Amino acid sequence: MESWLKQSGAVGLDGLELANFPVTGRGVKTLRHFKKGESILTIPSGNLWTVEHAHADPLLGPALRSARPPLSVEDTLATYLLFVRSREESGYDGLRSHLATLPTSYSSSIFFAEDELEVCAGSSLYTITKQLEQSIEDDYRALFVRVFVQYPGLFPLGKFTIEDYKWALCTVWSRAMDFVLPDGKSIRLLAPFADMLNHSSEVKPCHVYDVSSGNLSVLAGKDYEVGDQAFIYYGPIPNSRLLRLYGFVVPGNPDDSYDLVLATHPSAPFFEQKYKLWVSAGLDSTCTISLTLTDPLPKGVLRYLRIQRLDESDLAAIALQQTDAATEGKISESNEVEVLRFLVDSFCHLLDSFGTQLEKLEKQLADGVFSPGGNAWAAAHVSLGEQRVLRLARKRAEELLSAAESGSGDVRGCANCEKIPTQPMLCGRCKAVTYCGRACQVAHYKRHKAVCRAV
Ligand SMILES: C[S@@+](CC[C@H](N)C(=O)[O-])C[C@H]1O[C@@H](n2cnc3c(N)ncnc32)[C@H](O)[C@@H]1O
Repeated sequence: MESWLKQSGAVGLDGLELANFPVTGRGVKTLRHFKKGESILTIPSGNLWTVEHAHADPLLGPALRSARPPLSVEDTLATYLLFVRSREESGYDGLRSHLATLPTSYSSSIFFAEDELEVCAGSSLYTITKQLEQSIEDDYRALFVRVFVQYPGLFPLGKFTIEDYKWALCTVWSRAMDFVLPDGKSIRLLAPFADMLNHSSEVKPCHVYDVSSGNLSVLAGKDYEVGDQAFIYYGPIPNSRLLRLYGFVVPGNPDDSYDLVLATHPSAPFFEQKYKLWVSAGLDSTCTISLTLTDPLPKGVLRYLRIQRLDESDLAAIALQQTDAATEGKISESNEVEVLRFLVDSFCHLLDSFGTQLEKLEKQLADGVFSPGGNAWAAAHVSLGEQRVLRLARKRAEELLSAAESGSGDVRGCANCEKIPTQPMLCGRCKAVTYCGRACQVAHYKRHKAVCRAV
């Protein structure tokens, strides 16, 4: 692979080599010193796996382009990988030399045994992995009908089985890079050799796609000494997603999150009025809001639920005021209490539905019940991460609820970001609202000034 890349004009391969490292497994070792920001590797456009190149292939291109409806980016790249893997002519030698370096199996959660997946029962990973089993089968069947059987000469079925398809999908999930282009479109590509770089959050984004040349370059994300492992940053990805797409987890991942789905059936009372309010609040009737360790109860959740729980009198009051009350703070005492009670109950319910509770998992991990790095161990970390986020969210909702129930809702929560301030700061003039700091007070001033004057 390296000689094919060098012949095509790749730069930097003499300063790097593949090597095995503890924890991350195979990765890229530096053979010389690199300063942060210095370019360490460039893979030319011609060596990349892209949708454009798949479509330009004289044999594969017509088959891909004729598919109706058109194939997704993921399916196009997966088909391209399997197609090249199945060819024997020399025109594909370069790409095939890349394929020869790829893992033959993956540790994505889609390959977990039932008892391994059971360790994270209750987590979003558990649900999504179960759903994926079905949707991968459906996608494979669709690809089979739309492409494979249409061109039996190009796609010998023995080399395009569902197991091959899963392997190709996991190759794309764990090795493809995504870039947003200046025109707002995005590109997904696989870059031979650059796909050997493992992830570290110590280096922030340091791989770039040059639109004019179409080349992929990697910069040193930090200073490297000879023999260090070079990394790239895959992004702020929670363990649930890391395990599903990449087959690994980062213990104690600071990017762990829980995707809360909020939905309302169109037959709910006053749906149309509420729908307009959701839209004016930048929401929709179905929203997925990410709860994170740093912001376990984002504003959007309360905004959504306040609108969802509006009764006739709240709606009449909002219509009269003609204000943006529904998109901003509290609507009424009763609405606020109802929303927060519902939230606390929901978080309790979500937490109860985890197969193994947080403390027990922590103990099992400490006692070495799961072999480190194994599937069950990774699943345990996913469950821990999501339960930690949900517990923080429940705590915050409980604090807001007790403040609302004692009639001191405004005193406890920051009027701007709605978080509970660690060092509350009152508005110096009206003394009626609380902020968590100067920045929130300034941000809230425009909305607060009329009320403040009135007070
Ligand atoms: C883009 S590839 C990197 C090269 C890969 N290690 C190989 O040998 O082919 C991504 C895969 O590397 C592994 N990986 C990357 N970063 C990791 C990390 N920080 N810890 C553990 N495994 C990691 C995972 O298996 C992931 O799916």
